[in-house]
Amino acid sequence: MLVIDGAYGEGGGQVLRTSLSLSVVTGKPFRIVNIRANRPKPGLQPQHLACVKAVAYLSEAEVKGDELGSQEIVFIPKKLPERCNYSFDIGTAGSTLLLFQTVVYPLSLNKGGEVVIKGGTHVPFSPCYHYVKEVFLPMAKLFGLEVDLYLEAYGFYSAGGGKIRAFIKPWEEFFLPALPEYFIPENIIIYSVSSERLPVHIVERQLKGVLSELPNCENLTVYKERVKSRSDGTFVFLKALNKEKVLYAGFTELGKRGYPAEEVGKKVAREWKNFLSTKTQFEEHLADQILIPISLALLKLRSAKIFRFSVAKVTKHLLTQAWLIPKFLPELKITIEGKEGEKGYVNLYRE
Ligand SMILES: Nc1ncnc2c1ncn2[C@@H]1O[C@H](COP(=O)(O)OP(=O)(O)OP(=O)(O)O)[C@@H](O)[C@H]1O
Repeated sequence: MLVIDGAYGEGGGQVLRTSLSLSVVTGKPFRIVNIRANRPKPGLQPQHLACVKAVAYLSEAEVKGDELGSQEIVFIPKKLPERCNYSFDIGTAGSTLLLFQTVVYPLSLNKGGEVVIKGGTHVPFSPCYHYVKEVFLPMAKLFGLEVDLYLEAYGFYSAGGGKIRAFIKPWEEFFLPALPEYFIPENIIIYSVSSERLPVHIVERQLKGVLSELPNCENLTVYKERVKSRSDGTFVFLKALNKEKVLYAGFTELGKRGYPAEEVGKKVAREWKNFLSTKTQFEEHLADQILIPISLALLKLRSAKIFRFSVAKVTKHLLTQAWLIPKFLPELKITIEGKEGEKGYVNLYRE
């Protein structure tokens, strides 16, 4: 049985989630030790336990150690997902999007399905709904993965109460697209959103902050929205599409008490400008998340043997994924050129 060290690299929930997904996809059982060893509260927290239970449910897996706080589990998948409809409730503001990214590969590589997930939709340390809908999924579609994703309720920290619905299509065709050399923007969309519970001026001030950092920016569209939610919450999301309409990039900043709304907006705009200055293809968060769809496409598409992309910043999350994915998919080799924290290149090879 594969033994995975959950303390490797970033040492967070990602090692567990990627292992769960790829275990069902490949039918390989695994044991993971030191789960989230590098986090202040190690072991399974509600979001991670919900991922274990969800993937166990869809693969009728035998699981040992699936309890809150557990730092070790054994996971033995028994079946491929058979049902068409699934509903999961994290029970806290834990990220619905991270749970979605865990179940999407086992489901898409079989019959697809409709999945409803309740929990957080715009919460710290995770991709928010807008990022997954507007950046991750359009990018994943380039490799053949197709999902229609909808937001039915916003869920902010700490009460959660959010809901997403995904229609996952069976992933039958695999592609490895030719990508433009680096990101030259065609247009930008900015979302400034806050809970209705907060004063009206927040969305305006967030927007003012973004725009102050982007003078003379052309092809810019702005959406302002105040939304129903159980907890106070605000965010700015900037999405960019490149000239050839192939690459997407996204930047999110969540507001919180004591963090001036203008600064929330400025932070997003600065991240976007930093990304552009690197002259790369993918921003840092996309790189670690898109590595699974690229790996699966490269394995299935027998005509290609290599795929390479550039990334604005080599992160621990990316290094961790590059180490972990080939453990489940040993035909693949993934190498990273560049130092952590700097611009780099990712090479995937199929042997
Ligand atoms: N602002 C952001 N935009 C898009 N994706 C993000 C953003 N922040 C974090 N992510 C992604 O969220 C994922 C978080 O993985 P991590 O292992 O830290 O998960 P976790 O389960 O939340 O961890 P933890 O163990 O810290 O509780 C990574 O894929 C990372 O790229």
